[in-house]
Amino acid sequence: MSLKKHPDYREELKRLEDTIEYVINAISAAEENRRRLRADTREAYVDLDPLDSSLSYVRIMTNAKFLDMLEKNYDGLIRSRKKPYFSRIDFRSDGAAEPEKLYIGKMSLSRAEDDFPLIVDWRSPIASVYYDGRLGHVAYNTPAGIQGGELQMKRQYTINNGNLENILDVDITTTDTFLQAALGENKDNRLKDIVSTIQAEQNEIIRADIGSPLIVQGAAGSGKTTIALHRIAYLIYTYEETFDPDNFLIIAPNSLFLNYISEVLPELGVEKVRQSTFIDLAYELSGTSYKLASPDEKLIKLISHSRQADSNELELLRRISEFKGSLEFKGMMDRYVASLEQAFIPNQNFNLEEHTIFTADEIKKMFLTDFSYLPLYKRIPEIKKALSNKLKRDRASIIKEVEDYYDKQIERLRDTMKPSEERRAQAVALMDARDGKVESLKRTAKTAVAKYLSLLPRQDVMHYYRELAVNPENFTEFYRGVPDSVFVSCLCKHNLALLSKKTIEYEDLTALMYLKYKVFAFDKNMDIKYMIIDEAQDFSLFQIYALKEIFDTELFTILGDLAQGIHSYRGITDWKEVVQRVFKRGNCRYLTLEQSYRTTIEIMNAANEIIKMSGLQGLVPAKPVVRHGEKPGIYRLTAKDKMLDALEERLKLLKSSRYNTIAVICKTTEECGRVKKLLDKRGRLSAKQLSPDDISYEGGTVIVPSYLAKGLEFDAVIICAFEDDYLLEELDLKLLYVAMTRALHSLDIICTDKNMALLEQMAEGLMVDVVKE
Ligand SMILES: Nc1ncnc2c1ncn2[C@@H]1O[C@H](COP(=O)(O)OP(=O)(O)OP(=O)(O)O)[C@@H](O)[C@H]1O
Repeated sequence: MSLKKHPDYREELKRLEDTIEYVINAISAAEENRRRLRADTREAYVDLDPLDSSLSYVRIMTNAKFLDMLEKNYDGLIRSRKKPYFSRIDFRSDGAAEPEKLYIGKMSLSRAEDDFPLIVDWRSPIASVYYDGRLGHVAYNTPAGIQGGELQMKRQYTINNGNLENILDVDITTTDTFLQAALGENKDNRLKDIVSTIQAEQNEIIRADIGSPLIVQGAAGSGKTTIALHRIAYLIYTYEETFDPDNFLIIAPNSLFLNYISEVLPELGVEKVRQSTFIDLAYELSGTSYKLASPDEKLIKLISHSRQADSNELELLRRISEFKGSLEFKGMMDRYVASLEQAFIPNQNFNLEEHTIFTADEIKKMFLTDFSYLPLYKRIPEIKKALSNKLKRDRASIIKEVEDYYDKQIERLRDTMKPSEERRAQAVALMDARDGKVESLKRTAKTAVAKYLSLLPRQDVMHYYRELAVNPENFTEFYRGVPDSVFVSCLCKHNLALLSKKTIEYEDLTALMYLKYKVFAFDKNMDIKYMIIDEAQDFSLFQIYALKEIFDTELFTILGDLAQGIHSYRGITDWKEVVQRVFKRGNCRYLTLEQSYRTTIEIMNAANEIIKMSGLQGLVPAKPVVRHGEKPGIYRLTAKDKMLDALEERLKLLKSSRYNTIAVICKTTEECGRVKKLLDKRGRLSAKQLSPDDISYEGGTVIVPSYLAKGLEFDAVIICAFEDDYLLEELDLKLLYVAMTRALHSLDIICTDKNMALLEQMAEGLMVDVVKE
């Protein structure tokens, strides 16, 4: 139906114009308020009385608070001016006579005079029925309990720049045209919000109860990253009183990815949420200055297996990663820290000369019991305080005791000797001895505490880690169970080789962060209350455990896809382990997303076939939303020149069509370099090569290794396998799956017959042989 023929067109147009007018007036009022508050603040500064500044100070602080609130609202108003809402629901609450017409947008706005809701925030409880509810009787959660009612209408609007472009009524038979349109669009270089098309299964995750750690296993393109960001916006809105935005921390795989997601939260009106890569966070918290061996080095070695002669070395590297990511290693560290704790206080009393102020056992008790809630080094100031206080108290009585002792001697002298030169000399000697002793006690008291504390260890985190990680005896002492001595010896040598060069590997970061927390405490308090880990399939159990421990919270949203677990050698192969071993028993919630929104049916079907080939248990194939495109094309060629011709031709075609973002994905960085060099040599097409150091992708054509493309998406993808082989092995299949599922609309593979031999195993008809030579 054309827009103007819609029966409610006039009414809706008027509603939109009225709302926009109200928004514009609200913007002007906010600007006026801002001017007034700023002028008042300037005045308050002028009036600031150096002797009694309390009134002006309160004025300045209050203004700052109002300004802050105003700015937050102001940004939302500016955004709403162009598109105040995207949908409407007509909802009649149980018991009410009439339905309410509620217009849902990215913020809430009520008319000042009568509190009439002009826009209802998408995060408000009632808006949930827009995402969840079919027409008819529905229910939604409110803080006061479940509210039922009748959803009489669901209407969607296309509004651009304040213009009403479409109205669509959603009934039981309508497929989600809005969603189809959103998915069919080309993407630029940043992820976008999806408030108007959130699906019911996604809504459940966004609004899931805050109290339980939430684990989401979601297929490639199922919206995990997007939903994680919407969940944060929802939680901040719903628990405004409990959380500040900077209590949330998002951990993402790399800076490129952080840049890619950087627009979603501001677009949802949320600022100041903390974001970091695990590497940056671990460096900041552990304070180590050791260099990180390239974080992907191990993966690259494993990927390049076909050219690696020594498979034993690869197996060892795999085992080392697995061990360092395990909770067994964490347990070993706990026992190691416990041994440091036991040996921390020397077997020496704290004395003031010959007087014992505290016995060694008493100090040990304080250290091991009274202050046991603190990390070891944080207990030193407490011990210092205790020693100083007791010394201060005892010093006076000790001195008094000494003085009394000598005074008694002198008195006895007087009682037992007649006045004489001899008696006088002895008395003077006693007096001198007394004064000397008192003086000495006073002097010793000044340095006694420092002297005692100097007996305590003073090391840094690297010292302890080194001590633990390079000595095989530690594995006998602290490892529970019988360690494999050959493995332990190789592991210690591996660690020694790294640490001697003042280098660490990715897996050491968790251990260092954990050790720093247990032994020293962190230098700064980040006050993180809620953690969101994206691409969590690449984490180890120890990594998640350590984050939970050090931030002292079970409030987690963990999202990942085991089918994309190219770092699974680090640990997580099954979410059950996280559910059962990391969090409190029975506390975790586990949800899955099977629907994939990114790519076409044709591309998803081909990619699913790759996962089937892996034979990995428990991986559910993704279900694409109904959106068709061309079947992926394969170019099987033998001559390098011809492969390059095909690549150039395909790129030219894709560039001339509507695609904004195109990726040439290779298995390794080396292969990326080769392709880039060949393209540059011909000089007909330019493409930037992305590396792990890149912090942003600005669109256009890029050449990128598969492991770095994880999490990103492109309108068109060309997978190039010029020299690298993809074998029928778990890691290669996962890398290929990741590469294939990055494509939104178009996918091609350019390869030799040999290096993509695994494609022979695919079911017929899923891909098109464009060229076969
Ligand atoms: N409900 C939705 N409406 C519109 N677009 C959606 C919806 N859900 C997801 N998408 C789109 O699907 C694409 C994939 O989303 P996202 O990157 O969040 O998925 P993912 O599960 O994190 O993917 P991967 O694991 O493959 O990296 C994005 O373009 C996103 O905008």
